[in-house]
Amino acid sequence: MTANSKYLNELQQHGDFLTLSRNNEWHLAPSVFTLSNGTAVTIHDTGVIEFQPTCDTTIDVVLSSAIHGNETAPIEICDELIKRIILGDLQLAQRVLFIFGNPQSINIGKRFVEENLNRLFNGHHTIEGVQMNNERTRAARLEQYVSDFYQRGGQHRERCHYDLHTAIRGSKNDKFAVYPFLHGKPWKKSQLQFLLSCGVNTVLMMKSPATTFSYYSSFVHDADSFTVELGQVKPFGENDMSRFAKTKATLSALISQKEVIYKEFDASDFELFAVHRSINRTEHDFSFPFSDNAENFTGFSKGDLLATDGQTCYYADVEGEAIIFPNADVALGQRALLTVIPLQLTDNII
Ligand SMILES: O=C(O)CCC(=O)N[C@@H](CCC(=O)O)C(=O)O
Ligand SMILES: [Zn+2]
Repeated sequence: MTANSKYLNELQQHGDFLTLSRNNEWHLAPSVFTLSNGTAVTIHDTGVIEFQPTCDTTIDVVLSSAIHGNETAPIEICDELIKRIILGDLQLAQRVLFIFGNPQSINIGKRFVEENLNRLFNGHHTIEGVQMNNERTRAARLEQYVSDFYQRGGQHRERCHYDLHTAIRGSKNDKFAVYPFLHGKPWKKSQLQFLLSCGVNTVLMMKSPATTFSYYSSFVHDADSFTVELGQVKPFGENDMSRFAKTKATLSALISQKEVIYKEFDASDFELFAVHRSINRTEHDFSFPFSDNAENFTGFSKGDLLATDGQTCYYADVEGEAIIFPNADVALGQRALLTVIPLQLTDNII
């Protein structure tokens, strides 16, 4: 038995694509097999597995996790879905591509190995004069896998991509999503209804392009795409999985049903925020005046100090300006803080 057929046998018996990916940190030879219910399974690479059921489908779904390796709850959710599909417990009604973004960073229990993968999409992996590394190569490949997946599905189908994360800090609004900048296109109520069903009632509307995975699939492939933050980072084994029951049930319904009926849209179900500004770290000497325990969505009074970057002080310029993803430890030139302000729904939503 070749090594290839041995791992395929094991995968078909146990459905454990996560372990297979972790055992092959940066590369796994492609292979295909068919489940007893007819679903075609294609392993494109380590961490990248596609399922194509035999029935007619309408939505091409990408579910990614481990873009940051220490964000374990989303990895556990996707691991469970993949196992249920391979073992025949979950019959698919839609095409699905699962991605574990950075298997080596899962193994070392860190956000990334050399470089933050979620700052390398939309072409930022390949820059003249900048040395490639494993994460840059991986970002380029992941873009290609997503691109090929949507292309094989064809035009004029629904495309969605939920890039699942957990936040470093606790959050006043425990689960929230980032809606990438849509360049003037309208936001979609149906997507907010889906998020609500996942237990996510808080959404941040970005107002500029980004180098994130979700912005890439939204901008390049016109997918309904979100970064979804499902709570706070915890090591494997320490997640209270009951907190993700709604997310799991909704994702499971999305991929296994022809159509899912969500609660009717009601703006009062949501807390929406507009991103007010993004503060980058440009100096080694960068700090926040608040403690490491300050939660995402903590609001500040107009005039309060928000961050100090070398000689530059940033003050809240709007009453209630709230902090998201403060991280003084990012590489120079990268985003160290987003701030948000409440958003009233306009008519730019369909
Ligand atoms: O908690 C944090 O500081 C980071 C959590 C995280 O990984 N968030 C994503 C958000 C991506 C986006 O803006 O769409 C990230 O920082 O990459
Ligand atoms: Zn993350």
